[in-house]
Amino acid sequence: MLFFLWRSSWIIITGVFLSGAVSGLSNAALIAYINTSLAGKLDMVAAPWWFAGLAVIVLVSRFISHYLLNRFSTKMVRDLRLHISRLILNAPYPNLQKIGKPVLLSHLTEDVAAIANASELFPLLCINFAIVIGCMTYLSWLSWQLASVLAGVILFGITTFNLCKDIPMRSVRNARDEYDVLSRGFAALTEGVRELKLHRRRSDQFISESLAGSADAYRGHSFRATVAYLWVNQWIQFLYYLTIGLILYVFPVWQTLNQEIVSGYVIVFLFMMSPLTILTNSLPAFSKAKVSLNRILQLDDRLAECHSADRLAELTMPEKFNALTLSGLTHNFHREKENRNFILGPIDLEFRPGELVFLIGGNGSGKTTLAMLLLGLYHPEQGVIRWNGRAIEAGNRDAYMQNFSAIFSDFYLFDQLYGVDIERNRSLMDDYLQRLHLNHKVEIVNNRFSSLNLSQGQRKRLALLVAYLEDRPFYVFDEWAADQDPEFKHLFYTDLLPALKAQGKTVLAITHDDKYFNLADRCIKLDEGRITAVEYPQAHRQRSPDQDGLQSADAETMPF
Ligand SMILES: Nc1ncnc2c1ncn2[C@@H]1O[C@H](COP(=O)(O)OP(=O)(O)OP(=O)(O)O)[C@@H](O)[C@H]1O
Repeated sequence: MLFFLWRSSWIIITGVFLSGAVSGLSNAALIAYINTSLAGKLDMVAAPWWFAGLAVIVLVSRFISHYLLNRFSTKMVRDLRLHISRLILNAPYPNLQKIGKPVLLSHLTEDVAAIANASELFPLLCINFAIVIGCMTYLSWLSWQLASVLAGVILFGITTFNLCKDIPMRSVRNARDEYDVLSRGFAALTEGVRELKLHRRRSDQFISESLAGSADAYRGHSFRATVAYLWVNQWIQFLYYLTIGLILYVFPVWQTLNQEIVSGYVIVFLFMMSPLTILTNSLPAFSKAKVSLNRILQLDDRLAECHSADRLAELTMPEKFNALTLSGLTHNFHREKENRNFILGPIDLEFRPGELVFLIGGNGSGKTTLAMLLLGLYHPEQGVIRWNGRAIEAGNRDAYMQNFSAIFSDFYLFDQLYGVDIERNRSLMDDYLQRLHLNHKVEIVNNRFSSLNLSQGQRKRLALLVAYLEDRPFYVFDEWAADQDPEFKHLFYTDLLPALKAQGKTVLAITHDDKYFNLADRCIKLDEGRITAVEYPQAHRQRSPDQDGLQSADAETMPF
């Protein structure tokens, strides 16, 4: 990723370094020039011009350095955000589930912000570092004996800093870890706000035990890091005064020096105080950025590793849909409360174009898990999915997923119609809005829904419109009708689903509406993760698992 940042902005980064170095060195040259002027050693006719020239160089190079760095840091933040977003989009869904939404969000917000923060300090750092180096060079030129005293103190400072730099870093790392816990708390707060508002004791306990706990821990680690850096700062200041003390009072005892050199030394040294303080004050921001960058690199590795094969995939599966087969698919979840696994499968099924299939069964029987496997969002632990006879694996899973349009029970509705040619579909959209009784509620203006302030049922109807426009060969609906009033429920089963079927689309609908089971071509019943029955209501016939040749061994045909 660092390579990626360097590749995209190497010209700006080089410009920042160069202008920062020029600014710092000209600054140091200016102070040296002022010092020499004070000693009265200069030609006073040419001196003002030299002084003005140096001052202009300082100002111009400082402006260029800041300007370039602001361009770099804003571009870097934008690139980082898009880079992480693309990583998230390309990663397998189970990995994202494992990481969790709050943690992903804290990468996009906290980590990127910490890096941006540090990058904004970068021109200051370059300039002040160059000033310090320039001043040191000048001091060495003034007196090599004093320069060796200075070098000794600097070496001592660096050694002591290296010995204890892990102490504040540990606190910065702990604070960042705790921020993930805090983010989970924030997610619970915003998503569970209704439940919290209805229950005073629950919300009090949530704040005092959960949120306050992690807020305190975060504060504690951050405070410890700040205090540790305060000590580092104080130590550096101490060394600074120690050096001045050595030069003024100890060194003359050992060796007599020209008073002019000593006063020049002290003036330049006092001038260096401000750049040194800036350098030491920016240490906490750089440590935070280092920790955040490591976190992003870890995420990069975690996500890049698992989707590298997917990225190579072709985008679409060109041929027309003939058959989708699931053979021996299994998936399992650990049920923590019961301390046992939920096992789905082995599942054997086949779907053909234009089929209307209902997936039914009790709560927790595995319907959604089966739909997620079929969609390619979950990966089977055993068994294989074949699309038109071609086995689906890492290399073509992304292409395979482009054949589906799905409305999940906890669906998300984007306020904009992404990936849809609005002008070509304008009349179709108006027609759907009317059929879904949404034409008085919502308009599509500039590719955007005019409002999403709708009931859950209306939002689901809008999601259906989006699914229609996607025009995919295979549709999956997870309890779509659950939030609809009886009129729309009826419309969905008797009109909308048959219309999709008539267009040759295959539909898998998860449903509990037994009143409409007779409208399906096939009803598949799941119980405890296994297919226990298959019914063909439209054909008015019952086929045994053996006839079908695809049902799992213990599946039996039975009326619902
Ligand atoms: N992400 C998950 N992590 C752990 N267990 C899970 C997860 N998703 C589902 N399960 C478990 O798998 C089992 C099947 O869940 P699934 O959601 O597939 O059932 P379902 O038939 O769709 O139920 P419902 O009708 O209530 O939506 C349940 O025991 C559930 O607790």
